[in-house]
Amino acid sequence: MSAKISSLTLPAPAKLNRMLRIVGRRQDGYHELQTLFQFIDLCDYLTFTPRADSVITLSNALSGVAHDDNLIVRAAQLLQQASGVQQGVSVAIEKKLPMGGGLGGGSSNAATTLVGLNHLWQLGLSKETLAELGLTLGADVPVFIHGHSAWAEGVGEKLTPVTLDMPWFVVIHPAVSVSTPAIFQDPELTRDSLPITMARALQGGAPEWRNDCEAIVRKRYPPIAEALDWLTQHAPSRLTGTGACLFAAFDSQQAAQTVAHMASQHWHSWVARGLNTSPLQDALGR
Ligand SMILES: C[C@@](CO)(OP(=O)(O)O)[C@H](O)COP(=O)(O)OP(=O)(O)OC[C@H]1O[C@@H](n2ccc(N)nc2=O)[C@H](O)[C@@H]1O
Ligand SMILES: Nc1ncnc2c1ncn2[C@@H]1O[C@H](COP(=O)(O)OP(=O)(O)O)[C@@H](O)[C@H]1O
Repeated sequence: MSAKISSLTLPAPAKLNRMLRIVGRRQDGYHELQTLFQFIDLCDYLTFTPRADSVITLSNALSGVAHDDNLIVRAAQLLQQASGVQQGVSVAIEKKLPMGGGLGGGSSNAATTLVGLNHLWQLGLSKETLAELGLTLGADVPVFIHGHSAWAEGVGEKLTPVTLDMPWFVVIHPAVSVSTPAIFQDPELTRDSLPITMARALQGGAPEWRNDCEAIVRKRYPPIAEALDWLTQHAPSRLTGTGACLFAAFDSQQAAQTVAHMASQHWHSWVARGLNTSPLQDALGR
């Protein structure tokens, strides 16, 4: 029998949507996307300590998120139900990623919980099974489970691993909260972009590397438009997901730091490296 693990700390990285096209709408209201996901080395950290009883606890609450709505709790409950495991877990969260910022922090927390508890509870479920479970929690969860930069279609769950350049990004968080459902429900949203091939997308550059949510987000949230206009003076800039965060790529860490330093006079900002494998994969050694 393998040894029991005492506790496990794992990263939950952020993602950027390097580009995002909306190519249709399904009957259930969800939108068909084409997007390139890339991880960055900006992470939340989750520490899992197993419990002999079946209780799931969080040692720190997230502001504005009820315990039972927390994606960490929902992911742990889902895994208990799917596997029939009798154990529980205590989870401590070190939150670095802004919530509702388009960096996918909630989805990433859910993915790290599924992957981490599969390991801790020694369930032996495949990544495919974990990704299927994760998709029921959010459209972005599967990419965090598979852990590689990806070309995504469908609602974000049809994933093809790709290798992208690894620039240094300046990421800015204008102090506004964007409602993802409200953006997707906006009648003026561009939702009929022509689908492109993955090969075409990987060539990069304008006009394909745009984000179809940007026009609506700019209109509804002037502070985001202002930040995009500011960052565009330094390098081509885009929203990630439905925002509020936006980013631009730089060739060197120093160039990114120079721009981030200026940005920090107005907004919360970070310098982060683009990655092709998730820090979660690296932490688990596969
Ligand atoms: C748009 C993206 C792109 O990466 O990014 P975010 O800005 O949220 O990070 C995601 O696909 C978001 O994924 P996620 O945040 O997990 O979305 P979900 O919880 O599944 O859905 C939130 C709401 O957004 C709408 N929605 C979401 C995804 C999608 N492909 N079509 C949609 O219409 C639906 O109204 C849904 O009720
Ligand atoms: N563990 C969690 N971390 C972050 N957000 C969470 C979590 N659990 C639930 N949420 C909810 O999910 C929403 C979306 O979070 P997040 O994934 O960070 O943003 P986005 O989808 O814009 O990238 C948050 O506004 C919050 O209400």
